Amino acid sequence: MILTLTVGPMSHGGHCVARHEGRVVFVRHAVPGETVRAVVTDGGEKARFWRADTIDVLEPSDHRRRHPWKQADALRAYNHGQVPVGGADYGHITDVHQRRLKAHVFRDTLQRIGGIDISALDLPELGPEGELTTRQLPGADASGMHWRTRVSFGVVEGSLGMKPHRSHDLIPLRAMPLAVEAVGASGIFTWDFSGAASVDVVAPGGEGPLSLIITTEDPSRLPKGLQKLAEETPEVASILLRSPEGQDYQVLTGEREITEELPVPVVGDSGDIQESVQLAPEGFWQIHRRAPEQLVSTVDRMAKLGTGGTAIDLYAGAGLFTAWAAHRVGHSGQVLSVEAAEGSSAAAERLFAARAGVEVVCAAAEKIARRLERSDLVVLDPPRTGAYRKVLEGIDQAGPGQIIYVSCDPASFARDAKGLLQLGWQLRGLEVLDMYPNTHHMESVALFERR
Ligand SMILES: C[S@@+](CC[C@H](N)C(=O)[O-])C[C@H]1O[C@@H](n2cnc3c(N)ncnc32)[C@H](O)[C@@H]1O
Repeated sequence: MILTLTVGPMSHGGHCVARHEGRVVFVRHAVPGETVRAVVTDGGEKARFWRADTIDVLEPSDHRRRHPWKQADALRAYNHGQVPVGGADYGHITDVHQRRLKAHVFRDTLQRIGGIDISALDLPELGPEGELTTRQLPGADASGMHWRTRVSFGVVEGSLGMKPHRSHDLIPLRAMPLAVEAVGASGIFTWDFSGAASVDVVAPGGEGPLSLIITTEDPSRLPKGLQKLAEETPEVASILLRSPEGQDYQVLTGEREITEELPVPVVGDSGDIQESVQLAPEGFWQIHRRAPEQLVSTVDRMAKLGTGGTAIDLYAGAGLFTAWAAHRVGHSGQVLSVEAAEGSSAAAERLFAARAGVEVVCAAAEKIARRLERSDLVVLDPPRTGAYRKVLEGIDQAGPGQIIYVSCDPASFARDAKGLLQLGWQLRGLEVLDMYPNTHHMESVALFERR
């Protein structure tokens, strides 16, 4: 069914809200205020709301532009009888307006879920009229391309592919322009990955050479020439073969680990300096090429942590914020680094082995939250699901002077911010960062202090 709709505001998740005969319709690939023709992709008489995708624009917004990635461009795709791949659902919007919409979505989500009215707060990061803005990362251009250092692909008839939104059907890709240049330059879009279920591509430091993690039920079904091809391709450093359950079969070529630069070096107790961390390519590392340094400098601006101080880094990964905290507290201070994934925690363990004042614990935050010791600062950077009440209560009991909450999801952040306010905290600082250009995603860094 095709509807003609005048769409309202952008909502969290990348769709504009419209109404058809009283029913809410979430419309993708539109810009607020536009009148579009949209195909219903998810509907039904009894459904509370429908989903639709824009196939044609009758009255365009001034903020619409030609999508810079052809295969993700809904208008071009539907015009050719195809569907767009997911992953760049804001690409049809000018970059300045993308950031404006993200600020609106963040503000509205915080109000709706968290009951927090940002404009009523005195936050140093707000504009002159109390408005929230989304900060562009340095080095970004208006096209918003070439920032992803990590990309996951499906495999369709041997080619790398991606799925359309809410679909299981893979579309073979000719390129993935959100990925850093090293991914396209490697030539992997012309490689034969028959026998693989998926391929994860990692470009350490945003430069490469690449690490490929190939997931397969049966390594013997992969093309025989893959190892030779990789060894003859200087842009590819390593290939790791894994089972769908995440077990290693073998390193087909290259090293098992990659190296990522740390924004702040780790100085061991005897003065040795480590400027990078060694981690497994499938372990967590921030996906925007400038994210590590930008997140650390944002946290650094907000925190009051000083020499001899104490800090806790929850959801610590391989130790990005732990390294920063260790630098701030110096050798007379203490930092606790908590991470649930064994591989990432082992990477942090190695990184801080020569720092007696840094303790690395491999545990779920909720399991140890009640046992956290008193500290000056808690940094938490949970996955998209957020931190939940138990962890917030544990942090509260540890009695820090400041909490810095790094989040990639406004909805779970809003829920947790509400929880912290109920525990007696107040929001004292807030930055929204455009860490995922051309997508509806955003990152936020928030500072809480005791009321
Ligand atoms: C968004 S990442 C942040 C990692 C790190 N702060 C960084 O910037 O590199 C979230 C991390 O939380 C870890 N994690 C997920 N659930 C967890 C839990 N319940 N307890 C502790 N860590 C968890 C993940 O393995 C991942 O490393």
